[in-house]
Amino acid sequence: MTSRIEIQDLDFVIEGKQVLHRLSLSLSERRIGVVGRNGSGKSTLARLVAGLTAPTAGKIRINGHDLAKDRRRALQEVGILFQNPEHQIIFPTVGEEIAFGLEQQGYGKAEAASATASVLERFNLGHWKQTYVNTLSQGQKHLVCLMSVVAMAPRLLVLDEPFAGLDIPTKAQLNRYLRLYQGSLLHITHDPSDLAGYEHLIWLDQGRVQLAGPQAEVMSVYQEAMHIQGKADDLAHLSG
Ligand SMILES: Nc1ncnc2c1ncn2[C@@H]1O[C@H](COP(=O)(O)OP(=O)(O)OP(=O)(O)O)[C@@H](O)[C@H]1O
Repeated sequence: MTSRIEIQDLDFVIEGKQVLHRLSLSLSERRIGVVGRNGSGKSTLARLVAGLTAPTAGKIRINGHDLAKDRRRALQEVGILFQNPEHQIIFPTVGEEIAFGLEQQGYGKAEAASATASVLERFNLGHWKQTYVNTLSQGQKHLVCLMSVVAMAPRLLVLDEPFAGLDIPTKAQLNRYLRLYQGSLLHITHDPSDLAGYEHLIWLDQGRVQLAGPQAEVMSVYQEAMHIQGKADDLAHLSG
């Protein structure tokens, strides 16, 4: 069940700043990584793919749909996991948080409750149903967000640095789960090891695609370039 992401001549401008320039991509791989320096436009791309924002110009279609115009459809097609769980969680308890997304998708209360129970069981966290989210650690809140999106079973899961601040076992646990995820993943990360085994990689630089293609090939060119830029930054810093 792979997803098709079609982007044509997409521009995105916010507060007078052009963040993405004439982006064109046609993607149907199941595992896609996105890398690039801070501010290169990765999170902006994630929000556009999820239909949370509309392009200034150009076109974006996910499985043929314009998700910015069809929120109901967007909930079926794409789930997004943000870097900061505080931006995602709105309900006091874990159970309510997970059930909410399902109700948004059209589940009745009873159906949503049973699907919530089953996702909690899948993660061996049945006892979290009544737990107050504000009593959980940052990593545990991440897990709540992940459970909420996977419960909705979107065809495409967009991950915007989902492992920031997670301890090694929690990250390993999330990674194991994501490896088994049946749908497509679009995964933004600064850590190349998160993308081991991925098929495709997009390298964004200053709002443009610098390079895109098979993951291993693009990654080695990207890492080499980052290594060189890292050295240059040090020298600039020293000479300043
Ligand atoms: N709401 C906004 N208002 C003004 N500028 C914005 C807004 N959203 C994004 N930008 C600008 O767009 C550029 C790209 O931001 P974006 O968050 O997409 O980058 P990123 O590649 O995800 O960065 P990072 O790796 O640091 O998370 C940045 O220069 C940012 O300041």
